[in-house]
Amino acid sequence: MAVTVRGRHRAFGGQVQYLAHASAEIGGEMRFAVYMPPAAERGPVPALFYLAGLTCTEETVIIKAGALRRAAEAGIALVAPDTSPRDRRFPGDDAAWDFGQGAGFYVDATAEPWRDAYRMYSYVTRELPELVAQEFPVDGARLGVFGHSMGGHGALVAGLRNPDRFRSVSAFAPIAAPMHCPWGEKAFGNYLGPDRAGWAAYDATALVSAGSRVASGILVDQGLDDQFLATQLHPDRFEAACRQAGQKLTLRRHAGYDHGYFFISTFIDDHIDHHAAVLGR
Ligand SMILES: N[C@@H](CCC(=O)N[C@@H](CS)C(=O)NCC(=O)O)C(=O)O
Repeated sequence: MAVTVRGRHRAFGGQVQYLAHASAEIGGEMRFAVYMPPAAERGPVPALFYLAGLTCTEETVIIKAGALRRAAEAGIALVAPDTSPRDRRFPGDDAAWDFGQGAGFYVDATAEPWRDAYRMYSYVTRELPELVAQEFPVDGARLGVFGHSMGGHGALVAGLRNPDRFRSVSAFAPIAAPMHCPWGEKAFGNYLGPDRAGWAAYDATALVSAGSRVASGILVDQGLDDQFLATQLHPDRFEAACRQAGQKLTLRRHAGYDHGYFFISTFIDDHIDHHAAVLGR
């Protein structure tokens, strides 16, 4: 088997597995988690990829989001990759929490030295979906993608650029215009180099303006007490681009909620239902 099982846990009649495999894109070991619902015992199920935010790992959504009960009820698998290479190391990759380890930003790096391993875009849009469809009872034609913050950015970009692969898309507090915020400028400047023309392929707002579309519509939830809202996230820019381009978007703003997993766990069922409604057909 191409995948090593590091842990297995029964949950809501299904099973959480913590896994590792040798990634060709990353050139080293990558870790990911899978939740298979009870329905997977009877045949292939749709799968929902969750891309986590800065400092997170493949365990975060499984432990903190409260997603498993609804995934079990909906008969939908969850797949959660780690947020960066860990096996391959580079000088300075642990100097900051918003770049390097735990902060792969779901791009294929083109700048030295990161280009050798930081290929998270290809990893989450191609290698991991293909591996999961091969190794688990997952219907590779019924995949969705969602995520949080850096992973919300990753989910929007993965969905907008790969409509044939990911049929449903949603995000919690995404970095919605990364070319225009400090996190994005730092990550893209280092992973992609100073030429901003190359950044637009990884900016959800720029992609919508340039014609990319998610046919099933996009769901975004945003807390209004999010400590990163004013400086980093820019949902208003994404909303304006979607309105101008005719991209269907449901952007819900929630008074009092911050950036963390209490916010995510409050609305996670709505996201799973959004994906199940598209992927169940
Ligand atoms: N370490 C940062 C916070 C990083 C952060 O908030 N990360 C978000 C994603 S962008 C997260 O989900 N953290 C993990 C958690 O809340 O469990 C800080 O000190 O301000």
